[in-house]
Amino acid sequence: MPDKQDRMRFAAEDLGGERGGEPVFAGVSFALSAGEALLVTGPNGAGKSTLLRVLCGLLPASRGGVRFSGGGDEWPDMASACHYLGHRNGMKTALSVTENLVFWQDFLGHAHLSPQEALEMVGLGEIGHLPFGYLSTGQRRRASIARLLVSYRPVWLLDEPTSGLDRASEAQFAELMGVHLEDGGIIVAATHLPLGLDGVRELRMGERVE
Ligand SMILES: Nc1ncnc2c1ncn2[C@@H]1O[C@H](COP(=O)(O)OP(=O)(O)OP(=O)(O)O)[C@@H](O)[C@H]1O
Repeated sequence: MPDKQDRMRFAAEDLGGERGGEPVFAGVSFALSAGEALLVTGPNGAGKSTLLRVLCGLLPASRGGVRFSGGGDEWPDMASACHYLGHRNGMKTALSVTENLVFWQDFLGHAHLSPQEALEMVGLGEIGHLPFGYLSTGQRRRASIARLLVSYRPVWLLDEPTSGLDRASEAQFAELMGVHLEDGGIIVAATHLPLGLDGVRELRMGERVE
């Protein structure tokens, strides 16, 4: 388990984002330290997914900036420090669940749990040998959550992470997020559902910016 990154800080300053040349959000600011989480809420189309993609560098900011500091030599910048779990699961349907996780562990580096251990943490310990394409919607999401565990990255950016999960899996995931925060991680999660985390801050995004 990595040491606490006590001085780690992740901030957005007057951030703006656009899609197709149209502004989607503006004036988003927050600052998170090790062990803190932010829930991003708001109606459909408010820009939650767009914000997450800007935060992890998949989309450019139209104004303002994202700052990440305190990650030391291991995580010098946001690209190296964050896990991004988008709407899509990012797994190859023809490869087995374990093969997918081995791929991601090699790709992302900073090996943490083994694929088998990670699958056990999400209640899928018996099905690592199955092709990912055979899994149910909820099982696919849980296997994707296991990706967060095979490589350690301090910042988790999660887009509707519990979509498709049953109650028991939601509770299990809340526990995993709690452990990540206790270890000094940072979480930003876009969600329509309470994620079972206590004392987290909320960023409520409005309707589309005109
Ligand atoms: N590639 C694109 N080109 C143009 N507009 C886009 C593109 N992708 C998204 N949009 C628009 O940007 C706006 C914000 O979309 P976004 O997916 O960020 O919202 P959201 O808050 O995550 O919504 P939801 O709760 O439905 O997931 C929407 O009006 C959407 O139609």
